[in-house]
Amino acid sequence: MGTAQQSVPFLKGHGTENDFVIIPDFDGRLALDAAAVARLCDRRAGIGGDGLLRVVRSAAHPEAVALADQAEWFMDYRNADGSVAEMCGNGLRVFARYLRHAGLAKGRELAVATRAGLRRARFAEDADAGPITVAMGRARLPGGAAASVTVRVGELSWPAHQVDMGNPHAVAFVDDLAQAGPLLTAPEVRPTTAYPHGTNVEFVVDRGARHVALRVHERGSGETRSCGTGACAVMVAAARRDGHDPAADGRPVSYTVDVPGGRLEITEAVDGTVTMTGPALIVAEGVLVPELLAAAG
Ligand SMILES: N[C@@H](CCC[C@H](N)C(=O)O)C(=O)O
Repeated sequence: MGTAQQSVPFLKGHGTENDFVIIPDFDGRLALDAAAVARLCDRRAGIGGDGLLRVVRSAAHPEAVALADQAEWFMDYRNADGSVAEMCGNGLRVFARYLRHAGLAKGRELAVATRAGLRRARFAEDADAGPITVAMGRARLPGGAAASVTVRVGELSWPAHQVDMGNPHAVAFVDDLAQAGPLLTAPEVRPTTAYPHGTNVEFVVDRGARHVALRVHERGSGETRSCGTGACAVMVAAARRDGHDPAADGRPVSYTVDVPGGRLEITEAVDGTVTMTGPALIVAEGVLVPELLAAAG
């Protein structure tokens, strides 16, 4: 262990067990390349996480400076392999919890800049520990409401729905979540042209009326215990399958979405906005040794 030349604080948090390394870097000074992120997210040699949330002032980040007058903070999200993703729903709740924990979010409402645009978080009455509701924007269905792609795992394949929640998803309704197997590698999705930048894949079963459960294989992170954008994509795909379309029906629709790490409540409003409510916890705080950030050698 080397001598700390630079003290870099970190926190660890999760939302329905989708876990994140949180790096406060308010002025965007850290050189956080893909290799450094992968080292930090490594569960044996690093802190461990499904992804990383860098907390940067919007004004200090070129990808967020245009939103600086609407949101003080930019959620710079990275997957565990170091790749950049547009959006992270569980991460957004954890990001909001961090800002509250750090005394940087005072009211009940908070705007956050993300690569997918401006997003809003709302704290419960118990703002320090209660569930957090995040407005996730509108779902886009690039292939229409019908299944437009195919997901394959081994010998099994399913028709799947393309849903964009700022980031890409392929949603397959299956008979049994075990059919997806151990999910140690990414499911095959065809045609590959449907997802030029890769995709997250959700496997979904019904649990009851407007109640589903999922497993997810995340682009850049592997199978995780939860995916917020994935749960929202699943909710919209299930709603359309079940004949609900709030814009056409003139009333919102809500689903309960169970994930391996917990439960999320998701609503699609008449204007198409999808909101997701779920837990977000900070579980640890510490200081990084500089070797984790800088490559050895
Ligand atoms: N776990 C996240 C999604 C993170 C990004 C995803 N792996 C991607 O590459 O698009 C969530 O809670 O939404």
